[in-house]
Amino acid sequence: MSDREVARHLERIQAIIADGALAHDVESYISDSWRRCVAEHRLNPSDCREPEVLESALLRERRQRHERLLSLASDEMGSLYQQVAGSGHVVILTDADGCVLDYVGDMALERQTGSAGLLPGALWNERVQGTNGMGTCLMTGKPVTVHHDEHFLVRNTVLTCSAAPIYDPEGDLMAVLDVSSTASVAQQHALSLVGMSAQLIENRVFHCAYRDQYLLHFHSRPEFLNTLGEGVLSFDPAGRVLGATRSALFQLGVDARVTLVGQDIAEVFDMRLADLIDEAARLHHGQPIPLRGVVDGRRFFASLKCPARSGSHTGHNVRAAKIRDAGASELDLEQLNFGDPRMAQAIRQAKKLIDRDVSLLLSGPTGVGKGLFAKALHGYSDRADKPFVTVNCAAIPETLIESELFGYKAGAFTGANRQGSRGKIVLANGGTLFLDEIGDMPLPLQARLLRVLEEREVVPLGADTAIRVDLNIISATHRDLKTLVQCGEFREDLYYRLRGQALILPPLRQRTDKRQLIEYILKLEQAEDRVRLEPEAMHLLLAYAWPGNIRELRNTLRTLIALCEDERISAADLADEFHQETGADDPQCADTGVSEAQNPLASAERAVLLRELESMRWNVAKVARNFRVSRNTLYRKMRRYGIKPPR
Ligand SMILES: Nc1ncnc2c1ncn2[C@@H]1O[C@H](COP(=O)(O)OP(=O)(O)OP(=O)(O)O)[C@@H](O)[C@H]1O
Repeated sequence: MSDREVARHLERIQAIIADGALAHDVESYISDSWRRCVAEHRLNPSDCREPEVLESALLRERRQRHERLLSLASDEMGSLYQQVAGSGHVVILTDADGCVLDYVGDMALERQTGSAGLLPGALWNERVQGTNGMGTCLMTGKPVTVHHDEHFLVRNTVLTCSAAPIYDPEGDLMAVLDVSSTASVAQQHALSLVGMSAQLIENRVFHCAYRDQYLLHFHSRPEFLNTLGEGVLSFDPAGRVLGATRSALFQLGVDARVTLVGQDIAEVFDMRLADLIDEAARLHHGQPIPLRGVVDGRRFFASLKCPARSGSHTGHNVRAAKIRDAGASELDLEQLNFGDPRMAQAIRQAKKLIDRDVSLLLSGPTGVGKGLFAKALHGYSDRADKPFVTVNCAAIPETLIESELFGYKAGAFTGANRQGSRGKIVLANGGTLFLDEIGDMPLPLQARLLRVLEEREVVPLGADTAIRVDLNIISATHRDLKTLVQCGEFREDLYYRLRGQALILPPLRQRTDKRQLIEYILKLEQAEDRVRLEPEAMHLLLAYAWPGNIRELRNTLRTLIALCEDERISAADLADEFHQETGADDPQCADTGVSEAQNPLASAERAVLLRELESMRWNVAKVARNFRVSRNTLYRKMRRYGIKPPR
């Protein structure tokens, strides 16, 4: 800001604070916040002190405290970032004090925003940073957007922030999800996207908190079960309500959680718990249970999820009552197929082999749903009520993979946890170990993994006795493992050990059930089933090459829904790449991401990446560390931009 602009900024704030009549110039949450900044926080708009940042030990301690939230939010943050990426944004998660716990950054923007204080450990509550997206969202408990000169402190006016609250299962504000960018970048739909992502994270936290309890998913219309709009109630084996999601309160027309918590489920719906359980077992899998609200007799449709341990207690088959999680994170195997013959074959084979001690290798390009498939397969298997443990071989730094997988004994090395660690293989004992991005497993560890698979025992680091394990192994890769074997980058013996049977998931552009999938995901991404695709828009979506597959499809539809103003998505609403010759059937075109190359921001990112990779002599792990992204993400970007290491 120039001196003149600064002076004008100060004058405007003073005028609006002094004269309530002028306050219509800005939203009331902005003028209220400015008042707090002056009267309560005693801040000066031109204060240019460095932002407060916690020391690394304190930040580590906070991150540990919020470990579960961080792991539940990480996918959603990545996904949100992909939707706003390319236009210079960072996605940030803060705790209830406004401390930045995690962020996914736009490489080109990182330096600029870093200087604005958008760093892990930085405090963004209003007391320290004045009016800003995260701090003002924490104060109001509501989603807010704060545009550049709506920030109180001059030094923050370079930013535009959209932030939404995340509430814990007790209804207390636990975190804020925020998208920030430099002010010149338009962010019209960011608030809707942030709001939806925050809601998804909140739902995940709820499910995680009550995973050992009964969960009743319900909506007044059956097709909205398993979408963001469904309500979820958790209750104990006596039928007493323990918790309710925000959508549940909305669906039931209840203002506060306390009204519901402690009530018997039969006081909320016209059915006792025992009858609900019988009904879930009696109905055909996937068929919703019809219910009525006790207070107003409104009709609802529901599905019941029983705690894993309840199988013997209630005497009914838990698998029959298993339902899908909102956001498709726990789809049933059959729900992954909408008629495509290759998907149908993969599902058929997987079902036959999963309980036969055959290792399955899922292959297919990024975003086709390998992770979802593995999880659904575990849910189908005899081990469904045992752990499903994912190891992302590309996302764990090489130095940590060994302890992460095999665990370590107490005091095995300096810096190790005092109690030792069990390692993911032991954690998966009895259940399924999912080795994602197995093609990125470092060679020395491949030998150790092979030994575990052959001998079915693990020796944790620093220990001398082995622990016996019994598990199903599913691995996945987007890389051609056979070629890696030929280049000496992957052990042949491990390849054959993991590939008991290879299951190939087709790229989206080749699926024959694309239309059904698009329609399904359009519903999945809406709280209300209002938004429709016009035929021409559907035609363009069907013709597009989808280099990012279902992940890209979900992100695209989510963005279109958020932007949609009249409940119809027309061809004109689609971005330029959908109107170009897509070469949908030309795999070459899809794999190199031709449309990316025409986007100036994408080509700038490509150039930055290439320069960094060259200067680091193509050490992908190092470059990923420098950019604070996972190797997985970096590989994805390289593939998207057609960047290949020199031979
Ligand atoms: N059938 C489906 N219905 C709804 N969403 C789906 C479906 N299949 C995949 N998705 C969504 O697409 C995204 C990508 O899925 P997933 O992570 O399983 O793909 P992947 O092939 O493992 O990708 P990568 O190789 O990049 O890890 C996720 O958000 C997932 O929820």
